[in-house]
Amino acid sequence: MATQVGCVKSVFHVSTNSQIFHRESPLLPCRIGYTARVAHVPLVRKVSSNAIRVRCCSNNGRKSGVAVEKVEEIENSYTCVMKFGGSSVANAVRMREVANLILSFPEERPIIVLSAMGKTTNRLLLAGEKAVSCGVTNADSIDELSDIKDLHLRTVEELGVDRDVIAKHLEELEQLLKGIAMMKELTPRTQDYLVSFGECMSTRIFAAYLNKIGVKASQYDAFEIGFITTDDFTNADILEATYPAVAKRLHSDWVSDPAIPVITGFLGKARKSCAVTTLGRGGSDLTATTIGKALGLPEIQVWKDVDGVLTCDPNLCPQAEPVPFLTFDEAAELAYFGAQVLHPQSMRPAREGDIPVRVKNSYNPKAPGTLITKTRDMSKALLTSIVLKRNVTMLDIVSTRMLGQFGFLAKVFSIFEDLGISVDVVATSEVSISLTLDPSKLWSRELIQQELDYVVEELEKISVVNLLKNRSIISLIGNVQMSSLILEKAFQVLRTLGVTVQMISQGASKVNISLVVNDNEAEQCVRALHKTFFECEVSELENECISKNGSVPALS
Ligand SMILES: Nc1ncnc2c1ncn2[C@@H]1O[C@H](COP(=O)(O)OP(=O)(O)O)[C@@H](O)[C@H]1O
Ligand SMILES: N[C@@H](CC(=O)OP(=O)(O)O)C(=O)O
Repeated sequence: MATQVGCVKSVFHVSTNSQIFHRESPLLPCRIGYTARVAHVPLVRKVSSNAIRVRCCSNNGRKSGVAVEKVEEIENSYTCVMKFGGSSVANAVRMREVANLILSFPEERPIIVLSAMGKTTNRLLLAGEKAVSCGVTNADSIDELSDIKDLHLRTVEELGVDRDVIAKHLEELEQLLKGIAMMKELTPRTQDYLVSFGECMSTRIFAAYLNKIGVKASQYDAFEIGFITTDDFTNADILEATYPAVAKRLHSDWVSDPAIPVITGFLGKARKSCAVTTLGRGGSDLTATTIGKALGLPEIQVWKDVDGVLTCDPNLCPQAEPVPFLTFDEAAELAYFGAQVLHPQSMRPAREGDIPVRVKNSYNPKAPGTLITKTRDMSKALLTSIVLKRNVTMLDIVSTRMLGQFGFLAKVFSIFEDLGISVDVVATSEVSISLTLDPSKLWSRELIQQELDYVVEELEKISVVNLLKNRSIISLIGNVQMSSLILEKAFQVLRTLGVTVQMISQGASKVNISLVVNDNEAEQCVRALHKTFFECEVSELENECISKNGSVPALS
């Protein structure tokens, strides 16, 4: 029998002969306190008292529907995820303020994700590097280890929680540094284990403090509750199995014993080796959005030390202003092209789950922050933000015409694929390609030259290669429908500065125009561009152009 289900976004019809494939667990905690048991086990997205949204396929591959067997009320579940970064929980005072902030939203039942306190991750990395060469007897007196111990012990003392919550971790950390000193090496796997101490300790302290002030909280290590990743230490990817596992664990714990979960950001468990992994620097944002998607929460909040996503890095342009609204695509592009404020992969789960992300300032909670959603009104938008990625390597590759044009492109990109190197910006002509390499892949200093030499050697078999170091990518994130106006204004600025643009790319991304310039000119360019786009009045002509949404004014 065909069943019609009223959905949040659309209506699905199920016919008797459509086969629905199993996508995820049949039982998932849902948006506002309901559980759906679904007859054909599709992916349940969100449920309200009278509506359900599901994703499923019929056997001919087209979207079909689902028969809902039963929708039953369950006990309260969570309402949002709140992630606090290192700057938000840098010391005891900050932890107290964050606790008060959480309590100032009594209507919320949040899941809390925390980063390591302050600069702890950097200190752990430095301590590990020093341990490699300092000798076993000196490992316990590495400055960074003392700083970490001081900070964490001072914090537990000032918050009045039992130092036992972190005593074992501090002891183990010292042993680990001695081990690294003994082995005289720090593998990526050990490095991930080493930095995990930061998040493991901050969450233990904070959960203990919440309990002390009478707010029931439970600490969780992400690698123990289902965050399954690839084995790519220092930059692991979250695997699909994470979503149902995390949802199931957090949901069932809430049902059996309701408490605010305080979860380590940034960490996971490698699928093959079962070792602790990290998600890349700033990875707690990704932890938060993953939890948001897993539980189908109505909102993901990311609390930082700035009033939201800004029009530029405030360290570069102190006049940078918060951007009130962004799309997932804009935020992802901005993060990918180097804005430190968000982890590059963090928008993916939010986009897939269609869950709004709010970027807020824990130092200034009243500021509205930035709301990131699937779509927004672009009719008045020109430029949203300017992002700078420094120290980029650029390659100019000119075909020696031994291959046809299509063979040439394929061969060039297969070389990068074989070496596992990502390419950021690409511009092509019939016989040449200019591209920039993603510096995050070229992580270890020694490897950079080796890898680059090999790339060049391979490319020189089919082309003439010019390797250009010390370049910067300036990304203009905004309404690419207005690209002519954006480019006109940008090039006026660059011409005034006498800067030559070495590559320009406005590709499939509808939100980003990338310009490549010399490193030593880049900061000056960004400041001047920011001034022109964000600190000057918009001219009448531009206003007219913007309101026409896409028409370009004549050159002045
Ligand atoms: N476009 C931008 N908008 C906001 N902040 C930015 C931007 N570009 C760089 N930043 C920097 O990112 C910082 C916030 O990111 P991060 O340090 O990762 O926060 P947290 O540790 O709180 O998660 C800000 O303090 C700011 O210096
Ligand atoms: N502590 C980790 C993970 C993280 O997300 O930190 P933050 O939220 O402070 O950027 C890092 O420093 O990379």
